[in-house]
Amino acid sequence: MTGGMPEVDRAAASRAAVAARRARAAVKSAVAAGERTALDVAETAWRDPASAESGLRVPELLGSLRGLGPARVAEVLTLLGIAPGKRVGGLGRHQRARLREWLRAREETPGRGRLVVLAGPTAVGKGTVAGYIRAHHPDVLLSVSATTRAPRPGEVDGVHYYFLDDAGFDDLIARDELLEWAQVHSAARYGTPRPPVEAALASGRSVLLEIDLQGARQVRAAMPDAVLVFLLPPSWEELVRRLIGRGTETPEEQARRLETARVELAAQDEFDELVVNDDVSRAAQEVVDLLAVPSGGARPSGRAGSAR
Ligand SMILES: Nc1ncnc2c1ncn2[C@@H]1O[C@H](COP(=O)(O)OP(=O)(O)OP(=O)(O)O)[C@@H](O)[C@H]1O
Ligand SMILES: Nc1nc2c(ncn2[C@@H]2O[C@H](COP(=O)(O)O)[C@@H](O)[C@H]2O)c(=O)[nH]1
Repeated sequence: MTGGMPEVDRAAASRAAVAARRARAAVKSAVAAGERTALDVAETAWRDPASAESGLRVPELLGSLRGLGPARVAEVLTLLGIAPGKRVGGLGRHQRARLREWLRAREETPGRGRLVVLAGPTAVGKGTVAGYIRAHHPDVLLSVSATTRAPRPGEVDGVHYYFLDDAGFDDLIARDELLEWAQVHSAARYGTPRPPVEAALASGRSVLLEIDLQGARQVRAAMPDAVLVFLLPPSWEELVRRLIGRGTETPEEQARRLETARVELAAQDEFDELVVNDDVSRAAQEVVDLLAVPSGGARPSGRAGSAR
């Protein structure tokens, strides 16, 4: 006997702890697989304090939801006034009410499309992945941005971008018609026209924005339900190869873009999902999975295939 507890009791306690851990993992998997809603798990926890649901920590429950990466989970906890170590069953009355309301609001947005932001360093393949989605998933609206940069050979006004002069872009800002906008790579201005995005979401159509880090941050602030995806290159060397291989920028512009790329890569933890673009169709499929409107707010899979 050690520490005052008989050996046989210690063994039983250890077996019980393992069983409880497994039961909690099963609950998380069921939420992640869309077999149970997080709200159902929370209600079970509050009905039965001895249940596995009750022993689940709140960040574990939230982290099982689609599109909620660690950064987003931390934000939601702050919003709800819940400490990260809290178990679902250990929440006070007001915390339960706030979590219930938040989960309900997330689950009850009937018919609303999902907004996904695709960001990542220059030449990682955002445009290529977005183009693949446009070609294979016409149900998704790929937002067409406005920009003050000049068209590249082959780029079509209204398809790849709305190409505007400075006065035209200023006018969009003055009329509050941009959901977000930024000056990118210290060069041109780019922005997302708001009306098509709002109309599509209201009609139940999911929307993909392919924008830079500054724009992604603005969308997060304006539309907290948006899922932020960061596209990663297989390596830095491959990123440089892709940028040079594309051959659309001067060496000076390439250097400027690579400077921005370092800043953007350092911000990847702000994103809900990381996707590695080593294969265009696979990376596109991961993004498409995130665009699917969930039934009951649960994510169909975990981070399988993503970089986390
Ligand atoms: N998975 C991939 N494997 C190999 N090459 C790729 C892959 N994805 C994209 N590329 C190539 O990388 C280059 C850059 O891609 P793309 O223009 O789509 O990048 P981007 O992220 O949109 O860049 P920017 O932010 O500078 O506009 C292109 O030449 C494209 O064909
Ligand atoms: N903030 C925004 N960034 C945007 C938007 N549309 C595109 N972009 C980003 O700009 C750079 C450069 O694009 P390129 O076509 O000149 O290579 C790239 O990171 C895009 O994602 C937008 O509407 N808002």
